Amino acid sequence: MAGITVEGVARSFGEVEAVRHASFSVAPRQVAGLIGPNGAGKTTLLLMLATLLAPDAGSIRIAGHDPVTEPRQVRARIGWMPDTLGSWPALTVRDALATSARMYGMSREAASARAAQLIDLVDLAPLADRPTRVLSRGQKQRLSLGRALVHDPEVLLLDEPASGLDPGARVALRDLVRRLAGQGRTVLVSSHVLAELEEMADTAVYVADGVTAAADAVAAAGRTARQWRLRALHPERLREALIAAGFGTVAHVDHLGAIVPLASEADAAQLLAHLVSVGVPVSSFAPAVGDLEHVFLDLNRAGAPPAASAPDPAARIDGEARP
Ligand SMILES: Nc1ncnc2c1ncn2[C@@H]1O[C@H](COP(=O)(O)OP(=O)(O)OP(=O)(O)O)[C@@H](O)[C@H]1O
Repeated sequence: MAGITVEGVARSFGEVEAVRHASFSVAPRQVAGLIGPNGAGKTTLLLMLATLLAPDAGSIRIAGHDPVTEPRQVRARIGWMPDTLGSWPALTVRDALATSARMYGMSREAASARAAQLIDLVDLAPLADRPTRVLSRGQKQRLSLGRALVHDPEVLLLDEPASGLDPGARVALRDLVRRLAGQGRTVLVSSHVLAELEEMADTAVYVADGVTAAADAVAAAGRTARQWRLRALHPERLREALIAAGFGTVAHVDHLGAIVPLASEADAAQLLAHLVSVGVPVSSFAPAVGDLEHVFLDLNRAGAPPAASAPDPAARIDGEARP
């Protein structure tokens, strides 16, 4: 079975249960975001997938191979980008990449050609002949990504790849990751910057307290009410129309516009049509948080008191509150 499969995986460090129960799969051509609060177990999970830490229980398959019993096969197939790069400070970027390629068994010529390709791919040409110790954090991230790709791996495990990257480099990273997945690779990428994952990932694995969320919990979290941000050329008219439509108690209005909880896209469409029909010059109407962030916040709310439910715009707009 290609891609990544994880079933019932657990790992403790003494008393600390870093990963208690992880189960998920990622198929080839998919980019999956690995999402969870600090200390949730993401790095521990990635280390187990990368053969660098043995699970206490459960099973893992990477491109059909078991990292515990077949580490060599797994290492030949994964590109691993850790959250901090240990580099050889005295080697140049070019030599660092060529040395990595040599370690994968390439000839001197092939390693040097591969290093040149990777320097272009991760946009490090101006620094190719500088020692890696002079690289900035973002440049080191790019070198780390290049190194992860040296042997053309079919599965990529990227731990916080965008940290330290400037906005231009983040866009380049996103495009590169999408392109690599488009070539048939499987990508698992952890990040705290959900807006960024939103544009990169097809799917997400949510982990909290060492436990991955089940698909039905994720689907249910995705269906809960979310906040929408509305703006109008005349904020006062927007405010009056929301009050008249019965949203006065739930809408939060500030100088940027209004934040309104809505249960579904259908409700959003209905409210927008209503506002336009009563003459509010709406200039912007969009979810205030992306899909991943919405699910993340909702899953993390588990245990907290339930969020105030969104009003039903049909009842408010079509009922007695209709202006
Ligand atoms: N080597 C270790 N020894 C003891 N405890 C550890 C070790 N590695 C991780 N832990 C603990 O396991 C838990 C999970 O850590 P992990 O680094 O996997 O979380 P994470 O989701 O990657 O966090 P972050 O988002 O902050 O990077 C934490 O409570 C951490 O303190």
